[in-house]
Amino acid sequence: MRSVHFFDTTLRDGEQSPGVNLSTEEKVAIALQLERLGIDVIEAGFAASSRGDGESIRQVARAVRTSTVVSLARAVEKDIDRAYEALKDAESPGIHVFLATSPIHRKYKLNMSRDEVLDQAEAAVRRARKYFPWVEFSCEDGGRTEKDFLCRVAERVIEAGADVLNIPDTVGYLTPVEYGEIFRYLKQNARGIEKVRLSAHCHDDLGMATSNTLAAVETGVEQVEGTINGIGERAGNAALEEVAMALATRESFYQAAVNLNLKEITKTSRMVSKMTGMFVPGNKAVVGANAFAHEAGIHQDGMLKNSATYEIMRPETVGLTDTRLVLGKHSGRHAFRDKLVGMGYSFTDHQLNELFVRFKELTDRKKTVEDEDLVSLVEEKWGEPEETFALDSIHLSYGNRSVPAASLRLRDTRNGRMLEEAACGNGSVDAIFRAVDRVTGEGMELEDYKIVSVTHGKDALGEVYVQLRQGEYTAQGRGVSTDVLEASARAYIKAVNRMMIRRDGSRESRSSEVPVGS
Ligand SMILES: CC(=O)SCCNC(=O)CCNC(=O)[C@H](O)C(C)(C)COP(=O)(O)OP(=O)(O)OC[C@H]1O[C@@H](n2cnc3c(N)ncnc32)[C@H](O)[C@@H]1OP(=O)(O)O
Ligand SMILES: CC(C)C(=O)C(=O)O
Ligand SMILES: [Mg+2]
Repeated sequence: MRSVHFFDTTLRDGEQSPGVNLSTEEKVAIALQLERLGIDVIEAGFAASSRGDGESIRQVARAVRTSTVVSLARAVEKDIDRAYEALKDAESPGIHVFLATSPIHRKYKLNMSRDEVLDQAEAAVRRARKYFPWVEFSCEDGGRTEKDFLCRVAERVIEAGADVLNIPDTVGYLTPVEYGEIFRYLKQNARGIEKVRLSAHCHDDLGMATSNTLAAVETGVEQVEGTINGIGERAGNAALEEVAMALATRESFYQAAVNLNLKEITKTSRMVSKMTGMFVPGNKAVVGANAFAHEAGIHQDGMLKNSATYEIMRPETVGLTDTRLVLGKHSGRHAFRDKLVGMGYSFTDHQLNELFVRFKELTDRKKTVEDEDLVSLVEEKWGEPEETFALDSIHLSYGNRSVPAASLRLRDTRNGRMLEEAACGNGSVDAIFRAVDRVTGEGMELEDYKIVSVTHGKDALGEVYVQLRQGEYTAQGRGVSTDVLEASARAYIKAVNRMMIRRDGSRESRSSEVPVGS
């Protein structure tokens, strides 16, 4: 089976996204990750664009070992020379020379005749050939170029020594059928076309970049260009992770092998998102947070019975650990039971039905249901476990030049005695937690701590969630107050009370119908 080569331009076309400006260190880090992903050609920048970009290309080329590193260059001597300066010490250097060929660009942008374009393209490739072992030529706005003229350009640059001929749909205008047709036409009508590797470069202005790229592969094109997460000029480029997963998932249809380390996809996407500040929408194919999440009850039921019912790719393939069954408004009993059992609860069918009714009521008020909501749901249904310790009062001392201290008074409900203790900490919350540990005599390990604002405004209610561990036991607690420090104390004390019940069992007769907690 033939292989498809991957040309990544995240560091050049991707960086053309408005607002994105990558430092040399960031470019090197992304390039090394692209190399781990198995990208064949990394376009590291446009050397003539600035001294800084030239330096970034030089550093990327020094760091990268296996991928070919290229610079973009206009079809002018100065740009080609600058690219050579940046890449002359590279392990595997290349150059990507471009010149627009469409009538609109020739007339309004370049002010050049067809013959002038042909001559300049040929001269540029000849010069590039002298310096570089790998030369790609792109017919900018090739998608809107007369097909017969594209053939003439192709013949001239092939004659001059180009290794790769790229036909970009620069403005994302074409449909998949039209784009595929260009490559078929070239293959039938351009002399010497079999000597070059053909390449597809698509933009997403009409949301067709991935489809157009795949249409090109169907015609036999051997190289695809694009960016991670589809970032790039205007609406962006073809998203390489989408192209790769489409080819891999539908290999028998495309009859083309993808030699990428697909497991690196998620990591690469997250790194690019973080470094460019371009967030990936939740519903983005392959790398969106919801790409492998299932919310609807009927889907979740199918997934639990056999994941092939609703999953065409396994999350592990792209480096994710698991599929997510998200509990929400549309979930059903199968997923609900599966989740609670996973959290260590067990119950009868009757209990499950009762809980499920309360769960559905909750989902009418809350978009997604977190683990702590489920803990509350189960424990509220069968009554909050009796408190061993109840908060009576809290006093805090804080100054930006002093160590924060907390003093607490708790009531021990077993004998009604008031217990008082104080502690210092690394911050007020830490001081509070230490003081609680002293009063209760319990040693707890804080596993998770979250503050969420429940309402808005200066007097917003703050909700604190803590998860504690004591040996093999875990317990969660929630506290709500207009003061997050008081909410923290309440959450922690609640978790301590629950932990004691989980560990020691109930003080009084806990009913046998109470589900067994984790
Ligand atoms: C489709 C694409 O993505 S193409 C890549 C686009 N990327 C970029 O433009 C980012 C980097 N660009 C830059 O830093 C700057 O544009 C530079 C340094 C390259 C050039 O800056 P300037 O010299 O000030 O020119 P400016 O960008 O304003 O205009 C472009 C000039 O190049 C010419 N030009 C455009 N494309 C090409 C080409 N492929 N080959 C030769 N000349 C070209 C234009 O006709 C124009 O020439 P003119 O000054 O004679 O009218
Ligand atoms: C430089 C070229 C290949 C380009 O990015 C485009 O035409 O979209
Ligand atoms: Mg482009």
